Amino acid sequence: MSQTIVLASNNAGKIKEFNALLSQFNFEVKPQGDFRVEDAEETGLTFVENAILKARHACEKTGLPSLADDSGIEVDYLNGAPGIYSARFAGEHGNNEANNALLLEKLAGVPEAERTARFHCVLAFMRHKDDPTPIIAHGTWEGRILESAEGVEGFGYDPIFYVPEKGCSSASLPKEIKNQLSHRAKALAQLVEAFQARQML
Ligand SMILES: O=P(O)(O)OP(=O)(O)OP(=O)(O)OC[C@H]1O[C@@H](n2cnc3c(O)ncnc32)[C@H](O)[C@@H]1O
Ligand SMILES: [Mg+2]
Repeated sequence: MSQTIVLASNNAGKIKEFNALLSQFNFEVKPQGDFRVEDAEETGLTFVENAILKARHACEKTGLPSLADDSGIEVDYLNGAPGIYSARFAGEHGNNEANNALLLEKLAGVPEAERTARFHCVLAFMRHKDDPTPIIAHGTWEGRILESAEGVEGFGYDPIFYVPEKGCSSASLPKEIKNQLSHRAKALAQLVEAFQARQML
C-alpha cells in the first residue's frame, strides 16, 4: 500500500531533488502545488520553526501527512547570514541571481580562508495539523563561497558554493552526486532512520 505524503514546498529545485531522493520508498510524494496550497508564512526565527510552520500549513490545507524542508546557507564571515533569510536575502523572495550577486558583493575581497559556509536543511514531517511530535531531521554540508558563479546544475546558491570534497561548485556536480552529499540528502537519511524507528517504513 503506498501512502500519499504532501511535500510542503513550492520550490521546483527542491521538489526535483526530493523526487529523486524519495524514489526508493513506497510513498507517493506529491508537491503541495498539486493541491493548490500556497506558500506558508515563514515567520519563525529558526529553520526548525519554519519547517514546522510549513508542514502544519500543508497538513491543514490537504488533510494529509506532510513533509516540509526549510533550508539555507550560513556564511561565517557574515555571522551566519543569510541563514533563514536565504530565499529573500536580496529582497525579492526566490530571486536566485540577485541573492547570489549580493552574497558575492558582501564577500568581495575576503580571502579564501574566511569564505567558509555551510548549507542547512531541516525537515519536518507531521502526520496531521495537530501532530504534537513532528519528526525533525537536520543535515549540513560544509564548503565555501566562490568568487564567481560556476556550473548550471542544481538551484539557488549552488553556483557559488564550492564543495572541497569534489573540488568544484555544487552546481558543477551531476545531480546524483549532489544527492549523495548534500545537506538535504543527509537530513533525509536521518528522517528515514526515524521513520524506521517508528516502524513507519
Ligand atoms: O519554502 P519553500 O516553498 O520550500 O521554498 P523556498 O525556496 O522558499 O525555500 P526556503 O524557504 O527553505 O529557502 C531556502 C533558500 O536556500 C536556498 N537553498 C536551499 N537548499 C539549497 C540547495 O540545495 N542548493 C542551493 N540553494 C539552496 C534556496 O535557493 C532558497 O533561497
Ligand atoms: Mg520558503
